[in-house]
Amino acid sequence: MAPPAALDLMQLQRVANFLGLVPVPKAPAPVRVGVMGASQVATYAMLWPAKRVPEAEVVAVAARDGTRARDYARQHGIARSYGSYEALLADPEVDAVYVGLPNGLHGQWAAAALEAGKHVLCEKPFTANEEEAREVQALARRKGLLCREAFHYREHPLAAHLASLLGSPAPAWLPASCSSSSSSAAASAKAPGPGAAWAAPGVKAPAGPGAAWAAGGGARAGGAPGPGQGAEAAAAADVAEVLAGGGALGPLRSIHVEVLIPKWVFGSANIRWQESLAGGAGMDAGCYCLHAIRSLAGERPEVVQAEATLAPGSTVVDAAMRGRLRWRGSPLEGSFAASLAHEGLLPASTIDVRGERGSLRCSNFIMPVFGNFVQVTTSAMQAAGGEGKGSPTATTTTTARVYGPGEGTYFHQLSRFARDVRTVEEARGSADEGTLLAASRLLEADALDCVANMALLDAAYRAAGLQPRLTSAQALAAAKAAAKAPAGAAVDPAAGSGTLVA
Ligand SMILES: NC(=O)C1=CN([C@@H]2O[C@H](COP(=O)(O)OP(=O)(O)OC[C@H]3O[C@@H](n4cnc5c(N)ncnc54)[C@H](OP(=O)(O)O)[C@@H]3O)[C@@H](O)[C@H]2O)C=CC1
Ligand SMILES: O=C1OC[C@@H](O)[C@H](O)[C@H]1O
Repeated sequence: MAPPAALDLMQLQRVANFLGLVPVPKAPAPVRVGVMGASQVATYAMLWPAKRVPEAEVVAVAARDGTRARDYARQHGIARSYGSYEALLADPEVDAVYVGLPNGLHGQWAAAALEAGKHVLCEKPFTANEEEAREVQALARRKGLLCREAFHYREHPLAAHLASLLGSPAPAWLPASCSSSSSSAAASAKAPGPGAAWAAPGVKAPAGPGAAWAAGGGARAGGAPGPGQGAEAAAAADVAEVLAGGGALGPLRSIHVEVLIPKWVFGSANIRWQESLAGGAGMDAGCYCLHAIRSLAGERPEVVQAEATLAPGSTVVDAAMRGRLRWRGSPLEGSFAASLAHEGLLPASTIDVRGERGSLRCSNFIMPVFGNFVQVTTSAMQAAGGEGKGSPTATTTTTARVYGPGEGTYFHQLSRFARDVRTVEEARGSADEGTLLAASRLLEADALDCVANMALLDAAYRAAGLQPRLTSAQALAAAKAAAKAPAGAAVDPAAGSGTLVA
């Protein structure tokens, strides 16, 4: 164990890295990123990490107000600024766009960026609903452009560490390895895979279902079908793999994920409370819970039950949501809790897992750069009844902190995004089968993941007695229709009763 002073220095280093205070030189021809929205989230999710990612550079920013865009560009040393998002998209020297806008506008502007030939990194939740996610991803496939949801937490070594402990199957967002024997396929097999950055030093990636994820890409273990090889078969294989229990906890029995934001954090004018911007706790915090559950425990759970607490004065926007999940034909149970009205003082994001041979608790899985712990308690089993069976004899608890090698989630997110944009760009005009396959698998992996998460989120809203969120354009149209409709007529398709639990 390092002495406290050394720990403090390491933590200082991590925070300095997070803030982009120690810039690194740019690689030749970095991916040129344009930022939509002169916002705080763009500062810490894109501008600060870009200072430390050699393969990416923020070259332009757009805001609805040109003066604000200019001020923001000056403050952050960005070369060009625009007073409209359209103008940013018309910039031929922008390769990729970061969409950091309110939820109800994600799909619209991600689609506009794709139409303009730009790759997209879009904030979570990917779109307002599943239907919109399908449309945007179909467009990305047609255009041959990367379109990724910004689930930054998954890029950190902590996520790989958890997956390796649990023996998680390779998640949908991790493309299957390129098995072509062409020269560039062989080269890409030697190069670090999409997830290479995840493998934390000192974290031993075990053999077993989670190994592919933890080891950073590579082949899907156990011969599980990859994306495009039959989603149903893949789902069944995922659950079978988890239950086969290659992980430290043995076969998994339950996974609970919560993301709780204290009520003091977002004032009443915040976008998260606005129906017309696809607000709500499920959208904001629940999307993380569902994504983490899907990634760690296996694809395609179903929502069994959900309940929402509506925001004061709203029949649509949820201040909190909780729900239960199941996987067909499996004893594994899932549950989640998402809140924007948490009574606690500090935000909390926690993963709790129980298996036949132990339990795991992980704190702060969203922002591990600021500190987290992973506590694993396992029981040795009596030999009687066969190996690994019988009653528990001894209990061991280990606690580890997995901060990673000094960079935060957003650094890892931008690094992988830039690398994958390069892969997709290389495939453009290439006749090399391996290069084309690698790019195609990247696009497919993002498409599957985004659509699956939005589908589950929609299902949670329905189970809670609410409707999937509307896009901002749909909400505007619904509001106009409501204004024209005779008194008493029900015209708002997003309205629902919810289940009032508080
Ligand atoms: N990955 C992460 O860690 C985080 C992700 N997020 C996600 O980022 C997105 C933005 O959230 P957040 O930054 O808190 O939101 P903000 O309220 O700060 O809005 C972000 C930007 O949206 C633009 N915008 C465009 N149209 C509107 C509109 N009609 N009303 C309000 N703003 C508008 C504004 O840009 P302009 O400058 O053009 O005016 C604003 O700067 C959300 O989807 C959220 O889920 C948020 C926080 C953390
Ligand atoms: O992405 C996010 O992460 C942190 C939360 O506080 C925030 O609400 C959310 O948008």
